[in-house]
Amino acid sequence: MSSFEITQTLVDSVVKISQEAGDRIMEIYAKDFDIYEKNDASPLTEADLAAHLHILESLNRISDIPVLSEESSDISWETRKSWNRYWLVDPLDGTKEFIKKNGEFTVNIALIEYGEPTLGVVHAPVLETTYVGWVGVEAYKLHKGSRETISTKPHQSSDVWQVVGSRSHQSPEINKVLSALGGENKLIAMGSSLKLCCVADGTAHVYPRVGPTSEWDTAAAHAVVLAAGGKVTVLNVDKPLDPDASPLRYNQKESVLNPFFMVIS
Ligand SMILES: Nc1ncnc2c1ncn2[C@@H]1O[C@H](COP(=O)(O)O)[C@@H](OP(=O)(O)O)[C@H]1O
Ligand SMILES: [Mg+2]
Repeated sequence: MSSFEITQTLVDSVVKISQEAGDRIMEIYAKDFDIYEKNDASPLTEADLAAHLHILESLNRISDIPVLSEESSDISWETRKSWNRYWLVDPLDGTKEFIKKNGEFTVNIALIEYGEPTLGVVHAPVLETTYVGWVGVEAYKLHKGSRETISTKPHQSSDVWQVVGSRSHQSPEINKVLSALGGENKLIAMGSSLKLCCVADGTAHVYPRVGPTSEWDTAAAHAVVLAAGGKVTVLNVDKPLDPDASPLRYNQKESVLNPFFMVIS
C-alpha cells in the first residue's frame, strides 16, 4: 500500500498550474486569429499544446504520478491498465467555444484513484473562475480573488428543471430524457466541462449527455460535482433518474470514450 494523500498544498499547486495554463491560452486567445490562417499552426493547436506542455511539466515536477492528457493520449492500454492513480488532463476543453470566442472553454486537471476522481480543478480563463473539487472534503469556486463554497441544489417537486446541455453538440435523444424527467424544464446551452460545474454550484439541476465525450472531458468537473454533493452516472435515456444507475468510472477499458451519462444535483 502506498501512503499517498491529497493535501491542501497539492490542491493549491494544481489550482496554480491550471491558472498558469489558462494564462498561456489567453496569450493566444487575445491575438487576432486571422493572422494564423496564413500559417500552418492553428491558434487552437498552439493554445492546446502550450497548455498541455505547461501542465505536463508542472505535474511531473510536483509528483511522480503518471499523466494522461488529451494531447498525449497515445499511451498503450497495456501500460495504462496498471495505473491505480494518475492525472487525467484536458488542457483545453471546449475547442469550438475557443474558436467562437465566447469564453466557454476550460483547463481540466483531475486525479483519478482506483477508477474514481478524487480531486479536480476546472479553470475558465476568460471567466476568471476556477472550480475545485476535493472529494469528501470540499468544493469551492475561486473568482477574482474571492473564494466561495459551492454545493448542488437538489430539484424540488415544484421546481422547473434547470437542464444544462451542449452548445455545440446536440442530440435529438435529449427530448426523450426531458420527457422522462417530467414537469417543466428550461434548457441552458453551455460549452465544455462548465456544464458539470453548473450542476455543482446549483445553477442547474441536471446535465444529461446523450453524445460522445472522452474521459478527460469529464474527470475534473466530475470531482467538483462529487465534492459538491452531486452524482455522475451512466445514463439510461428512458430512465434518467434511476437511483441504481452505476457511477461513471475511469480507466476501466481500453477505449477512453465515456458512455452517455447523467450529472445530477
Ligand atoms: N464525436 C465525438 N467524439 C468524441 N468526443 C466528442 C465528439 N463530439 C464532441 N466530443 C467531445 O465533447 C467535448 C465538447 O463538449 P461540449 O459539446 O459539451 O462543449 C469535446 O471536447 P474538446 O472541445 O476538448 O474537443 C469533445 O471531446
Ligand atoms: Mg475536451
